[in-house]
Amino acid sequence: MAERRRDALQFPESEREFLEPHLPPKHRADDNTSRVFTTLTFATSLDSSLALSPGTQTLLSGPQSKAMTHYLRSRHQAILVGVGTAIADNPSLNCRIEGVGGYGGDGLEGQPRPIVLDPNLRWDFSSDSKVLALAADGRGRAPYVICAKHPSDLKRVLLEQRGGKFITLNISDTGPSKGKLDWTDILQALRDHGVQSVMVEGGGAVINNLLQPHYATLIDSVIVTIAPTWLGQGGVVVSPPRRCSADGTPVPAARLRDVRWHPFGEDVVLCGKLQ
Ligand SMILES: NC(=O)C1=CN([C@@H]2O[C@H](COP(=O)(O)OP(=O)(O)OC[C@H]3O[C@@H](n4cnc5c(N)ncnc54)[C@H](OP(=O)(O)O)[C@@H]3O)[C@@H](O)[C@H]2O)C=CC1
Ligand SMILES: Nc1nc(O)c(N)c(N[C@@H]2O[C@H](COP(=O)(O)O)[C@@H](O)[C@H]2O)n1
Repeated sequence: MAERRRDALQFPESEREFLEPHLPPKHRADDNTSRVFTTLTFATSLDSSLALSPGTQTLLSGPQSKAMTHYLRSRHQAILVGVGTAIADNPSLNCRIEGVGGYGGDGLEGQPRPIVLDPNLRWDFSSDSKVLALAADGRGRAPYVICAKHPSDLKRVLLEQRGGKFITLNISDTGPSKGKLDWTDILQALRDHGVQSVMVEGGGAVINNLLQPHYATLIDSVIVTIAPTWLGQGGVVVSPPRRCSADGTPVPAARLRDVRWHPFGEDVVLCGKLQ
């Protein structure tokens, strides 16, 4: 067993039971299922904001719900964000629960693969970017960057040296992701690269795109942390495109079923499935 780290997070066994029905099954090496178990998870304010303004990182989760998110990270093989989040947050995208690889555990056991959707190669990462520095330090995996352009050799070599890679897909020319990367293609590419479960963390553009009815069958689980604060107008808001019935009357864009709520400190965590 590797050395215990003081910054490792604790998430009690007693809290794990509540999450279990909403998590991917524990993976087996011989599992040949063709689907990627997909969890949509994020932290929001009472006014549905992820951040105070585009391009800034905002702490919403308290210590207990933050530990819950890190436990979720330990239970998925990958964690996906859009390039807006990669640029704004310089995120770690690793798991810091005590006992996973790099945090008291061996190797990279329990560390998810970071996935960044960056069709236009806007993320100017370097060896100092947190996610790459953690990979070099054995406390996380290097990212897979899903793009639609040819990356420079410099960036490609840097990623590959740390164990990451670029995955190139076509931009969608039809449907609800026209002009963007399409979720069916993204999830198929992850499956082709050995990923059996992914948690989609954000940010706003990614979540609002994924929450469209066209993709409802791709999402297995939704886990949302709600923090007791209003961030105010001008934030990065979760609000998927409006839907209307055949006669033009607005109807809800999406709704959850089989919902369960659980308090974590001052936050509440909501788990459910898309109808
Ligand atoms: N509270 C929380 O839990 C979280 C908060 N955040 C916050 O969210 C903010 C970032 O959100 P936002 O600015 O909306 O950026 P996103 O992280 O959602 O990234 C959006 C970009 O991803 C690319 N992309 C590729 N495919 C798709 C697709 N199918 N749908 C949507 N986007 C796609 C596009 O790049 P291109 O424009 O090049 O085509 C798009 O502009 C930050 O402030 C961050 O702190 C982020 C995650 C979680
Ligand atoms: N669960 C949660 N709560 C918050 O308050 C947040 N701001 C986020 N953001 C997401 O977590 C990433 C940052 O954490 P790491 O540096 O990777 O540990 C950030 O990029 C968002 O994806 N999440």
